[in-house]
Amino acid sequence: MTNIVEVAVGVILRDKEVFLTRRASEAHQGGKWEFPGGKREANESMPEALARELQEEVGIEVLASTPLMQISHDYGDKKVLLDVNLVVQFNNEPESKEGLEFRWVPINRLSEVDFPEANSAIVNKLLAV
Ligand SMILES: Nc1nc2c([nH]c(=O)n2[C@@H]2O[C@H](COP(=O)(O)OP(=O)(O)OP(=O)(O)O)[C@@H](O)[C@H]2O)c(=O)[nH]1
Ligand SMILES: [Mg+2]
Repeated sequence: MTNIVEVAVGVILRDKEVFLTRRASEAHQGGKWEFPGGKREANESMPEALARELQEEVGIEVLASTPLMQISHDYGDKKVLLDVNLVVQFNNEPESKEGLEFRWVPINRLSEVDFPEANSAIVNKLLAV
């Protein structure tokens, strides 16, 4: 299996805190905390996928985002390419439209959070900013 899943990921940032949701227990990497986002569909650009996923999952309208980094990771059962974007301007208060747990976490506490393996590069980058 050489198929790589492309994922648009949004780091929603406000007052040095980021917005996290908790993955459903039955999902890939279930029970771990994540930055909201999801798979790019064939007809979409990455920015379009980001806007759609953040609207669907957390109910915000992205007004401004900047690319942070791309991460390739092989989970063994799945290969992902995470396209990670800082979301600094948005409409509406983020929540989980899917009934998942969510919380705001200060950037300087991100190393304490139980994330999927691929996310350690994101955390390191955010801590360095
Ligand atoms: N959204 C998101 N996915 C991540 C992160 N880190 C990470 O390794 N992933 C992986 O990227 C993939 C993206 O998946 P997703 O499950 O959110 O995709 P989706 O929203 O389109 O879900 P669906 O499969 O229910 O349609 C999963 O395999 C997930 O484990 C992260 O911080 N946020
Ligand atoms: Mg998702």
